[in-house]
Amino acid sequence: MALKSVIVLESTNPHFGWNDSGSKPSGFPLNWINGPEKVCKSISFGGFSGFLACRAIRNVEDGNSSKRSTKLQRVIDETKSEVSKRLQKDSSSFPKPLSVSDLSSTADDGSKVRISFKGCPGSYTEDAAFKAYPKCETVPCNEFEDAFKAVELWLTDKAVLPIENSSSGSIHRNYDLLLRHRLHIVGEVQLAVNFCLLALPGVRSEHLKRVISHPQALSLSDSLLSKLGVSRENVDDTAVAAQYVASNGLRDAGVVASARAAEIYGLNILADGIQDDSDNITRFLVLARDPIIPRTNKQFKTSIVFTLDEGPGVLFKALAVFALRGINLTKIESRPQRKRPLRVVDDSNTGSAKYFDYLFYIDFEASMAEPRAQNALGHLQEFATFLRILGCYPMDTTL
Ligand SMILES: O=C(O)C(=O)C[C@]1(C(=O)O)C=C[C@@H](O)C=C1
Repeated sequence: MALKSVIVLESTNPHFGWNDSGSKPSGFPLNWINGPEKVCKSISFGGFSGFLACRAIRNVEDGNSSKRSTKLQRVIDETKSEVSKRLQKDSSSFPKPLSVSDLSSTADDGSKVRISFKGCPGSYTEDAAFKAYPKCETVPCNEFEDAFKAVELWLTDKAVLPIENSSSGSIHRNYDLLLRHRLHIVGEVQLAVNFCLLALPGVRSEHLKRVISHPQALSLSDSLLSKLGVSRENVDDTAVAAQYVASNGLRDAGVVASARAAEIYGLNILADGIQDDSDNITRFLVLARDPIIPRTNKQFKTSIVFTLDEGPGVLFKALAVFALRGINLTKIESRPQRKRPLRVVDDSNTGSAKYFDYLFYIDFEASMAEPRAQNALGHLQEFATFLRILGCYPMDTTL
């Protein structure tokens, strides 16, 4: 009779029907739980069932098993005692165990960190990287996707990317990339974005026929650009525009970019703070290959993505899991499921109805080290058709 291994998955949440005997895991996601025969790590961030803990791997025998179990148990006990004796003897030659502080190889100022970002030196995204890690080494990339890949291929340690702006809203492409890649959100940066009008030395604003920049920077500086009566030309990022005007000696073209870009590319600042909304804030995410350990000693945020079945009130029910536990939501975003855009629902009276199928992204103000957050996700997991934790990270409370 063959031995079968069964992985028993149980929720860390006692309220939702799973067996909760024995030691309940405390600090998701770093639970290491002793099962009868093995120690197994909890399924962590990035896994579909983020908050499920692998409680035990049991041996299941077909048919009459009690004699065999006793014998098996004796062999296990003898082996354990043998291993334990050997461990005690050899322990002096072991390397020092790793501690949490050993795992963070980066200094506080980020002097050892390499950060990939989309754009050129002098862009606002690079500003965000410097805000998070003042002495980091930045690695410019052509596309957002390249910044993700650089981390995945160990060319850089982290990536920084813009995710939303207070005036123009979400950067949808980056929500889609978060799902397509397996990086973890380990931080956020809120940056007050101050747009400047730049030009070559000696050029005055009345000489300008066109202004070049990132489309968002052009549209958020609409009042001044309309007053100047210039045409607008889009490029991929604000610093690329500054580099282009400087390197081609364009005297009829201005640029909307940062004061740092002016300094790097030798341009003059013709006007400062030209954004229509004086409070123009962009929120950036910091991504890494590994998640960070959620804590409760400072304010943490958690980002998730999930899908739901069709039906009245399903989103209401999903949001209620947070409301019921007093957890504040800071962001909700929905994106179409690109690979499965339409859901066909059979309706006998009217034929087959077709609905768009959505992914829901939510940020909430709680750490995964808090039971209320674990319980909320345990509850959501009961009816979500897909759930992934994108990251749990300290909130940026400075501006
Ligand atoms: O163009 C830049 O400088 C960027 O860093 C990109 C970006 C963006 O993509 O949203 C970042 C922040 C600013 O609000 C405008 C543009």
